[in-house]
Amino acid sequence: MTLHFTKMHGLGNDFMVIDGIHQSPVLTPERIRQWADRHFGIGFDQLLIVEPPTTPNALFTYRIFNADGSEVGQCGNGARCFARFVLDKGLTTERDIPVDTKSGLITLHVTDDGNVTVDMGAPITEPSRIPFIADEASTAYRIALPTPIAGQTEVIVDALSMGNPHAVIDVTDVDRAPVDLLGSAIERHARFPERVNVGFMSIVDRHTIRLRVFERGAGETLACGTGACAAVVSGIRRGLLDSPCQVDLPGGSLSIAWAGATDAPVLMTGPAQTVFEGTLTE
Ligand SMILES: N[C@H](CCC[C@H](N)C(=O)O)C(=O)O
Repeated sequence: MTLHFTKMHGLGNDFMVIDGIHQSPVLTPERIRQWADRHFGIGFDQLLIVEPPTTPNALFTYRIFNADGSEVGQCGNGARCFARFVLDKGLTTERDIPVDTKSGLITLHVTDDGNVTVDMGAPITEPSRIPFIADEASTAYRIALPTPIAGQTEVIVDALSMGNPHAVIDVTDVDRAPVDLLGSAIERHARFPERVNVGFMSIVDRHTIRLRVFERGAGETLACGTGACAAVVSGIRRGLLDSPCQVDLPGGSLSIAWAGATDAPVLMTGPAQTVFEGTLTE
C-alpha cells in the first residue's frame, strides 16, 4: 500500500494529514499508534483525515485520531490545518469551509493573512454531555485524587466540552504546575468516563492567559486549540476574563472570542503550517 500524507502543525501541535477522498487507508488503532511513534514512525500528536461530507451543508468530513489510536470529536489546531490542507491540495477554492465532525458541523474561515478562524460552536457545560459525573452543573468541581500529588489530595476543576471533554485548573504559575503527574491522573479519572483533556491556566490580565494542556490520548502538547477555547470560556463564565482573550501556549498564541451567552459560538484564530509531504509504502 502507498499512502501520501502531509505533515502539518498548529503552534507545534503536529499532525499527519491524509486525503481520504482520493485514498482509502485502513486506519486501525495499532497502525495509528505505529505511525504516531516519534522514533519508529512518522511522529504526531493527532492524525487528521479528509473524507466526503455526511450532511448537505458540509464540504467535507473531518476525522481526528489521537496518537494512542483513539478517535475523538474535535481538534482546534487540527481544524486550522485542515482548512489549509484542503485549499493547498485544490480540494476546494472556498475560503469559508463548513465541515462535519463527530461532534457536529464547524466552519473554517481562511483569512487573507494566512491565519484561520474557526467557529468551534457553543461550549457544552451540562455534565452528562461533557461527559462528567456530577450531581449538578457547576464551574468548580472538587475532585478527589487517587493518590496525593504535590501535597494535594483533591483538586478543583471546571469541566466543559468543546466537542471534546476538558478539565480546566487554575494555577499561579504554569511553568511550575505538575502537568504530567496531575494531568495524567485527571485524564483517566473515573468521573470522566471518556477520559479528558486537562488544561492548566494562569491569568495574566482580563484579556490574556498562559496555558499548558495535558491532552487525552497524546500527553502534554505544545498547543491545544479546544483547550484554549475551554480555558477562555471557563474564565469568562467565572467572571475572570473578558473577550477576546489571547492564550499564550508553549508553542505560541491563539486568539479566542466568546460573547458569553451559553449558545454563543467560540471563535478561535491562529496559524496553520505545512512542514513536509511524505509517502508511506507498506
Ligand atoms: N486530545 C484531544 C484531541 C485533540 C485536541 C487538540 N490537539 C486541539 O487542538 O484541540 C482529545 O482527545 O479530545
